[in-house]
Amino acid sequence: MGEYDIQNVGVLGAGLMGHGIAQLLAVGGCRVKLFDNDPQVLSDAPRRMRDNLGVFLGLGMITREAIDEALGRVNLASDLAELCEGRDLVIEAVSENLELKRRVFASLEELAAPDCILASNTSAISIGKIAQGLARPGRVVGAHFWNPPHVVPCVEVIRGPQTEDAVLESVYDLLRRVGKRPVRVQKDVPGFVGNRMQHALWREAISLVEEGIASAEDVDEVVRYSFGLRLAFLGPLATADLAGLDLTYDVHKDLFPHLDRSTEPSPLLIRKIERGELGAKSGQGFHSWTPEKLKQVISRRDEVLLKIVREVLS
Ligand SMILES: NC(=O)c1ccc[n+]([C@@H]2O[C@H](COP(=O)([O-])OP(=O)(O)OC[C@H]3O[C@@H](n4cnc5c(N)ncnc54)[C@H](O)[C@@H]3O)[C@@H](O)[C@H]2O)c1
Repeated sequence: MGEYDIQNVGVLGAGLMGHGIAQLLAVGGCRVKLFDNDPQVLSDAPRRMRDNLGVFLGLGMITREAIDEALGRVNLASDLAELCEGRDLVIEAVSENLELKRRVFASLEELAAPDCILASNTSAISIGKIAQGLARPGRVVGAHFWNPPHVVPCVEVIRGPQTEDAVLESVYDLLRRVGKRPVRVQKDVPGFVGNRMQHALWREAISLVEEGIASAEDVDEVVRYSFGLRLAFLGPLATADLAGLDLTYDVHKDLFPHLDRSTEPSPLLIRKIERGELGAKSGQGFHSWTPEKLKQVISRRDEVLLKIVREVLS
């Protein structure tokens, strides 16, 4: 068990991740303060949270009263000092830039109470680098939520080189208490656990398209309608156990020499970027997108994910 009793949380950054993190903590019973240095983003956050919670309401996963109570536990701070006041934990969710995060953590160290835990939601920056130069790097920990954070249960709690045990365990305990499925990542490695596996899959998927083995549509279909369905219930290692480790060994022996092992981004990806094909935001990536299609896919994604989450966590 962690030694810190975390009830009052600050969330720094109210963008895509920050507003969702604030929301899930408030629903879980924490008193939350939220701050963003973009006043428009900050003032829009309560509406975004209410919209998100409307999907939960539609699926019978929360009541109207619980939504009002949860949103009543969220306060918008007018600056960083106000955000830090009286907090047991501050979760940083500002833009992904090391210099920015270092500056922000230096300010948090000055403004937050000495025993306030400081967590970063970074996707890829080393926790050790973020904590470098701080007087007490032991209170810095990674808390990598997945998008959308109020829907996806997993949070990777990452031990930086100097993270104290009680800090890691207290954040882990808090996340369990608010209904998340945290895991401990014991080494501060690039990509932590989830993104290492996810991008190993993306590298192979892009390579299959580049080699003309299957179209982008068909590669995505294979994942969605075969092993992707199973992954929400059985992880890859449990699946290997069911298949038999001897069979797994035989497959790896024959297959590994043929898999993409490149250490650079794919030339196909680079060509697409050079052509301005940046994905949904530019209308073309591996698939074609319109603003309507994007909106529909995101709203359907969240609804389907929530139904899966409800089933898997029941
Ligand atoms: N988007 C994802 O899928 C995802 C998933 C997991 C983790 N993350 C990580 O979460 C963090 C935030 O990502 P996001 O997608 O929410 O980005 P975002 O751009 O939507 O939000 C970042 C917010 O930080 C604010 N900000 C920047 N500097 C600030 C400062 N000094 N003080 C206060 N606010 C400041 C910006 O105004 C912006 O609203 C990043 O580190 C990112 O890598 C993102």
